[in-house]
Amino acid sequence: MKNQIIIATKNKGKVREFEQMFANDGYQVTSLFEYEEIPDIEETGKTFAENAVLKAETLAKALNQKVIADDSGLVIDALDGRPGVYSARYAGEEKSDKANNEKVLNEMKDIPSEDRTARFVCTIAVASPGEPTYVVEGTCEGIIALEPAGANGFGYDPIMFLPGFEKTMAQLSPQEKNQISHRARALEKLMEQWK
Ligand SMILES: O=P(O)(O)OP(=O)(O)OP(=O)(O)OC[C@H]1O[C@@H](n2cnc3c(O)ncnc32)[C@H](O)[C@@H]1O
Ligand SMILES: [Mg+2]
Repeated sequence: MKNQIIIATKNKGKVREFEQMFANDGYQVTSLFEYEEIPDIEETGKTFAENAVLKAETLAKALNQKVIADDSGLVIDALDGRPGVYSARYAGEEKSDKANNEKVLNEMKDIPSEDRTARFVCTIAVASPGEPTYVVEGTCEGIIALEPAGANGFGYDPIMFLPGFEKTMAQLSPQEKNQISHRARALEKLMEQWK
C-alpha cells in the first residue's frame, strides 16, 4: 500500500497540485473531501502560519493522525499586503475566484507596472499527535497583470504574471507550475524535514 498523506483542505486546486507533486515521492493524498463529518475549520489567525497550524492541528486531533495543512494567498505590495490571509474570501464569502480577481484588478487599476509587484505565499504546517507542530514556507514572485489570462491552475493564477516566463501562472502547464510555485517550494522544504 502506498504511503498516505492527509491534507486538511477543501480546496480542489490545492488537492490536485498536492496529488501531482506527492505522486513523485510515492505518496497518495487524502483531503477533507473524504472526511465529510469534520466541520469547517474557521481560519481566525492573523498570519498564514497561524491558520495553517490551526487547520493542521484541528484535523490531527480529530483523526488522531499526522496531517498537513496549507494556508496560502497573494500578497500585493501596492495594497499593503492584501488580500493576504483573506485571499480566499477577498470579494465575499462565496469564495469566487473570478470575483476575487476582478476586485484586485479594480483596486490596482491606477497602479503603474513598476509598482504592481506581488508574491504568492504558501505555508504548510505538519501536525502529529504528541509531537510539536512545524511550519515551512515557499514564495513565488510576480507582477499583477492588467487583465486575466490563461485557464490552468486556480485562484489568482490568471492575474499573476511571471516575468521569467512572460506568461501568467494560469498559462503555465500544471507541470511547469509545480516546478516553480510557492507550493512546490514549500513542499521541497517539507520533504527535507519529513520523517
Ligand atoms: O483553507 P482550505 O480548505 O485549504 O482552502 P482555501 O481555498 O480557503 O485556502 P486558503 O484559506 O489557504 O486561501 C488561499 C487562497 O489563496 C489563493 N491561492 C492560494 N494558492 C494559490 C495558487 O497556487 N494560485 C492561485 N491562487 C492561490 C486562492 O484564492 C485560495 O483560495
Ligand atoms: Mg481557507
